[in-house]
Amino acid sequence: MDSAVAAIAEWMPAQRWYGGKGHAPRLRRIGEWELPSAESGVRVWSMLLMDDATEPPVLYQVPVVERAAAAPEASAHLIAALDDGTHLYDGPHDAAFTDVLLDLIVHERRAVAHGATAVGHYSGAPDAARPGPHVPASVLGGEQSNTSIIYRPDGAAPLICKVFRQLHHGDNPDVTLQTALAASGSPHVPPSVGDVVGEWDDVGRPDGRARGHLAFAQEFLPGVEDAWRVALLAAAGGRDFADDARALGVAVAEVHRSLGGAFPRERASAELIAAIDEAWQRRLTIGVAEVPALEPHRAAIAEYYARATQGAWPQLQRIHGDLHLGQVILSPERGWLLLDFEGEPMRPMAERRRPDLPVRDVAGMLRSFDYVAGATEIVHPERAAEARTWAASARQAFIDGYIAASGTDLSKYRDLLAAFELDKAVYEAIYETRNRPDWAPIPLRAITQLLAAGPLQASAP
Ligand SMILES: Nc1ncnc2c1ncn2[C@@H]1O[C@H](COP(=O)(O)OP(=O)(O)O)[C@@H](O)[C@H]1O
Ligand SMILES: O=P(O)(O)O[C@H]1O[C@H](CO)[C@@H](O[C@H]2O[C@H](CO)[C@@H](O)[C@H](O)[C@H]2O)[C@H](O)[C@H]1O
Repeated sequence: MDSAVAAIAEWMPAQRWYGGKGHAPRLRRIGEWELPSAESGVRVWSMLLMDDATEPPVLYQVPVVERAAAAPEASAHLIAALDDGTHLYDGPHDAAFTDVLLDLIVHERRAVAHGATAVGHYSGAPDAARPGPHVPASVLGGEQSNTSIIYRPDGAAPLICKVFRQLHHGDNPDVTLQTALAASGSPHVPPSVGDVVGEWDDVGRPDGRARGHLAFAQEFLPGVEDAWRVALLAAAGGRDFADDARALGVAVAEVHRSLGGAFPRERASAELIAAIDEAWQRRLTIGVAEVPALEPHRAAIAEYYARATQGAWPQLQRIHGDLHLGQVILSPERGWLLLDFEGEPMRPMAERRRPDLPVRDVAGMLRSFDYVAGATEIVHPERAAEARTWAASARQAFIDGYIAASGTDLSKYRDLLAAFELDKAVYEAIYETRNRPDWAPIPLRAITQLLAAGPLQASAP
């Protein structure tokens, strides 16, 4: 292993986007792409590193700025000082990287390839003024699976560029779905600006090369908090959320309609139903192995899945795939916008790209209202009853808004909705056990309640 890769392997486990928590990374260099920097003594490149410590192995993108001498002002983002005197910095925090990344996208440039390629595409309005060569940039704070850079060009709307950390062969739905929605005129996603597509060696592919998205840029709406935080404050302060939840139900229905028009729909064939059932079962098996408290519920959950496979199924189509309050924002001027169409990070990418059932998104949001109640209760146990009432009202209003705008009779699909709510809660139980064990009781209690409500009442819309 060369010294840069060894240094990155030591630095990586502390990064939020590193998915192999509990493992020491075992990194293999797959390739890198380089962008010419105007600064002397500076190299800007993005490394593609395979982590073989997890099963399956995961391919990470790690942009770095290599400087011949230390840059004291950037010391907080130093990855390592190497024996040969060069210093490696975390690219998204360094203007040498952020400037050339934006330039790559807005001027549709091609990076210098060292085993991996990168090509920029511009999808913004053709007549829009493109940002200049130096734009103030900063990394979006908070806990994220990817790294997002906010650009604030002088006199123009700010932009956000998400650098994907885990790479996959094939289109990333975050890019394709949002770009298609924006192009169709949907008011429920921020306008797209562009993306970066890469290519790298992959022995598992027929032609030995994989292709996928490396980054995605869109307009950034400043000063708007994600709805998870807004909803938590509303629940804690006893502020009713029903009107906002109803409008959110309408927005989700409209996004489903736009996606249904922009991408092919599919009939729910026996094969597709079997594939979804298999994904439910697979997740349940992982859940029982990782979360012992799920074992007593295994058989009852499996019964719900069996019942759902036999009931009514609507057509399949593209959906958001990981809808929860942390993925939506309410802009005072533009209403509800949906973000982050990448799908559930723990689900294989090939599955996330397939047509799916819109009720998966409905179930995700319903679970999120319950999460607000659960999280409120953890912090303010004395407000438990109010928080539950708050969540029940938000839930009903969201369903009402969704039904009104979609025309879908959700009661026809209540077994399916119940199965997706259970499946999401199982996912959350795994996610929380891995990342925030104190929160595991939130989905575990929901599972008990969904099962206790009985098959037909579990999700009564
Ligand atoms: N276009 C945008 N405008 C305003 N805020 C945004 C925008 N895109 C993302 N955000 C904020 O960044 C957070 C993380 O973005 P997200 O796309 O969910 O990233 P990740 O894939 O890393 O989870 C969102 O919850 C939202 O608060
Ligand atoms: O990183 P992502 O945004 O793709 O989503 C993952 O992390 C989420 C937690 O940040 C997790 O969502 C769960 O917690 C949310 C509040 O923090 C809550 O609104 C969601 O309903 C709940 O599922 C999500 O499941 C996971 O994929």
